[in-house]
Amino acid sequence: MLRKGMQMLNDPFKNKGTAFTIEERKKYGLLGLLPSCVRTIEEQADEIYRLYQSKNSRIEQRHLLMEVFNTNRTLFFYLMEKHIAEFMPVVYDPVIAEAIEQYNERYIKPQDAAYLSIEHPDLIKEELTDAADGRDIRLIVVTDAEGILGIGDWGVNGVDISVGKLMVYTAAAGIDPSQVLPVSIDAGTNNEKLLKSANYLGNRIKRVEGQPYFDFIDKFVDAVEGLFPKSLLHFEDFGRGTAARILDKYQDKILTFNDDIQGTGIIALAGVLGAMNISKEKLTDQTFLTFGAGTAGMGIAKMLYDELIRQGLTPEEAKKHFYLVDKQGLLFDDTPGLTPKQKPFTRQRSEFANADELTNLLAIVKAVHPTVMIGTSTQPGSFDEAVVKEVAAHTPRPVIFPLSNPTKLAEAKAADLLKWTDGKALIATGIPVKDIEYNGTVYQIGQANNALIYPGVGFGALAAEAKVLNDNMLAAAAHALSGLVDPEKPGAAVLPPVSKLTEFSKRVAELVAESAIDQGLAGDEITDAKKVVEEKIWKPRY
Ligand SMILES: NC(=O)c1ccc[n+]([C@@H]2O[C@H](COP(=O)([O-])OP(=O)(O)OC[C@H]3O[C@@H](n4cnc5c(N)ncnc54)[C@H](O)[C@@H]3O)[C@@H](O)[C@H]2O)c1
Ligand SMILES: O=C(O)C[C@H](O)C(=O)O
Ligand SMILES: [Mn+2]
Repeated sequence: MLRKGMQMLNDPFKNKGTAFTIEERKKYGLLGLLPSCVRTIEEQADEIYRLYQSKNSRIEQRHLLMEVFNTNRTLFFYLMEKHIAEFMPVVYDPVIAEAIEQYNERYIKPQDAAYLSIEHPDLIKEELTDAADGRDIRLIVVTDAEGILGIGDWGVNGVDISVGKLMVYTAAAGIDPSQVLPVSIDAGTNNEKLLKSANYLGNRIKRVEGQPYFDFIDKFVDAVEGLFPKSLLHFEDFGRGTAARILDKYQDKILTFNDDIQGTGIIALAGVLGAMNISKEKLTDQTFLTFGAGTAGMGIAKMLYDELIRQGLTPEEAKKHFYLVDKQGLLFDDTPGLTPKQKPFTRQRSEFANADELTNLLAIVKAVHPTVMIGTSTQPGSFDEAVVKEVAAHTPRPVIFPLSNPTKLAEAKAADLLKWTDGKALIATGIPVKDIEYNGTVYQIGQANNALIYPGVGFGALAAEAKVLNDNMLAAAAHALSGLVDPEKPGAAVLPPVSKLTEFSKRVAELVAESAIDQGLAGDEITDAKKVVEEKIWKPRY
């Protein structure tokens, strides 16, 4: 057994480090375990921030912040509160991608996550119970890491994405960090580099697929429902062949959410609505081209489609607004290898005289004239000058969102898009981009990353004790961000800035909670959305 004082210092949910007062040091057996000076949280935060600034790479900065996170959650989130826009790219995307790639080499602590192995379905309950360690878990982010951002299969290294997504939940929306549990499902990996690496910490087996895999997922979901019945189960970075199938199975039965499908869909719709505010065009007049029709691409198409229906189009009319492009080129109803989610949105070859030539993006753009082009393809640079100029030739304010993450995979750089369209493009990117000056105007670039929306969505659903998260609640979230940017300002962004993340996450949470209440899906006692959201916000204070 750890000594009482050591137990306190080793518990990141309770530890205050040098901020323990003399009284507390006496009470918790900490006398002699700390230097004599008692610090305030402000002083501790200032010291860490100075140290942070002295680090000369972002991965080292991340490492420092993770050390704080691992030892003292309150201090970590206090720092996040003060420096949210600066720290987000370091603790989250894009630097998190580097951390995942270097996970084995840099491994020090397991970060209070639950590690489940496909080799031991019989141990799921025990593993979750041990990892929760008696805490009242309300939110789980689980990954099997088959599709980490756009960087592929990273096996157990992917646990960082579960940890990172949960950090953003607390920093943005105020979920109590002691009520969250990151989960890694180690179902093997097809990443040859990991399989061959002496340092790899996960199961050194090929990814388990098919029925045994889905049986494991079912067992996992059952265990979560049994152990943590009031929790929201958030799925992150599963593969194209599993993410939608799992969501479809569970979304009407339990409180669950797929961030890559639904979170990305909401933020992309919010961004397109923001673009419409600026261009003064109608959503129902747009032609959408989705480049990369996988998990995220189809989540986005579905959210845009649902909005067109809400705006009065029939399903047949709405579908005519979409063109999906994937590896095969423009997707037709007879294209081989279509996924179940792609099938309803395919086109017919008879619509085009040159259908068989529509296998590259430039040819497709020439044939289709999209007004909104969204990239979730993991193909860097695919929105090149010729493609972008062709889009801009047929619409006054082309809406172009290169959303693939991390930075190295983006379909285009925002500065190039502005240059190639003479400042006309309405842009959102997956990763944060600094303001860009072009021809005397300063352009702010919106970040269409699901991190801007999922914290509010999840928190709202939890605050309302919602039974499920349904399309109406997602739509409420997509509309929550409108009106936060002045569309008349030259160079205005299509989405509000990350510096306001905490503010607008609260608004998203309130509207999602309200939707649950209005639909009769909230907990019995819950009637006032604003009140329950306010009451449940956790603040990083000692
Ligand atoms: N900004 C955000 O919030 C956000 C959210 C989710 C995903 N993403 C990004 O989107 C990308 C895709 O993620 P996903 O989860 O949908 O992965 P996915 O594997 O499910 O989908 C990627 C799709 O791109 C297709 N593709 C590959 N090469 C192509 C090519 N040359 N031309 C056209 N299509 C091609 C694949 O066949 C697949 O259908 C990733 O980079 C990810 O980081 C961004
Ligand atoms: O993690 C991100 O930055 C967004 C998204 O969930 C992704 O998979 O790229
Ligand atoms: Mn993701």
